[in-house]
Amino acid sequence: MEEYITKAKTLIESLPYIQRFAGKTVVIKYGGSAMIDDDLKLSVIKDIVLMKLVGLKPIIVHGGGKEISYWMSKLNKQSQFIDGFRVTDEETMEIAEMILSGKVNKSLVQLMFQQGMKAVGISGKDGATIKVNKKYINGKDIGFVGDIKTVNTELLNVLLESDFIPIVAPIGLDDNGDSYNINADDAAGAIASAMNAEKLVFLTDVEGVLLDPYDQRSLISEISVDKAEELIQDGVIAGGMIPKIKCCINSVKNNVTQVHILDGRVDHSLLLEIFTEKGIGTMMVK
Ligand SMILES: Nc1ncnc2c1ncn2[C@@H]1O[C@H](COP(=O)(O)OP(=O)(O)O)[C@@H](O)[C@H]1O
Ligand SMILES: CC(=O)N[C@@H](CCC(=O)OP(=O)(O)O)C(=O)O
Repeated sequence: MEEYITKAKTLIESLPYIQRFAGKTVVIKYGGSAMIDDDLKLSVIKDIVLMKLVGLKPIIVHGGGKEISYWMSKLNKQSQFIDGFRVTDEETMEIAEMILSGKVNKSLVQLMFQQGMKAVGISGKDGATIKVNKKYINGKDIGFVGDIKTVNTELLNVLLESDFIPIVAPIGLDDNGDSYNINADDAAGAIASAMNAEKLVFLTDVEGVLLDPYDQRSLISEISVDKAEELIQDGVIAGGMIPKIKCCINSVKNNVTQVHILDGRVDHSLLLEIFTEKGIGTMMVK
């Protein structure tokens, strides 16, 4: 009996959150281990199904960096990253597009279908949703890597209005119509801002932002824009966490109300974050 009461309490605890978020857009950046482990993958999909069924409007923006690196190594190509961005020559661009817009994107659409949901997989190319300029890092050419210039929300809105769950691969177009590889964190951040999302959640492979990357207990639960910029300067925030944090900063500055970095290795971390009082991971505040 006790067990049932606890379950009922948990359900009731979610009520104010369901009321608060009903009809609101939530952007989920889906990447890291939660994309590779099949059980975790299904658990994330189920969390998003629940969000949709109780009236939220989820948009998934996915990564797939590990999967691209895996296929590159099969083709005897080395992966090279600068500040968390993949150096993308023409061949790498082809591989990235096949993996992101094809394999990863459609496997997520398929999983949604198996859960009885209507999902549409697009890349930033579809409907010219994501337009880019070529990105340079400290003046250095890193190939076909896009800096997002504009997000056209038309197609995303059409999909949401027709009750589809949009699933977006981080590939964009420049003015000439050439393809560009975009860091998925950048794509999620730009889409959240353009859609005036209520919430932006990054699912990743760490507990959140850590003061000491080797010590889980050093998790920072709440971080301000100023503090985050300081930690990047000091080198505490490094590698793949840099684009993530920069996106968080831009998003809170662009009025995305809540921005979180969560541990995608924890079963149902998304559900816990959205529907319970437990604040897990790192929240970015202005
Ligand atoms: N201060 C920090 N706190 C947490 N992670 C950090 C920090 N600095 C660097 N990192 C690294 O950033 C990684 C997350 O970025 P990334 O691997 O690109 O994630 P994803 O694949 O989910 O986009 C962590 O696994 C960690 O190795
Ligand atoms: C330019 C750039 O770095 N693009 C990324 C796109 C995928 C991605 O961002 O995947 P995760 O979020 O899983 O790391 C890449 O090629 O790896």
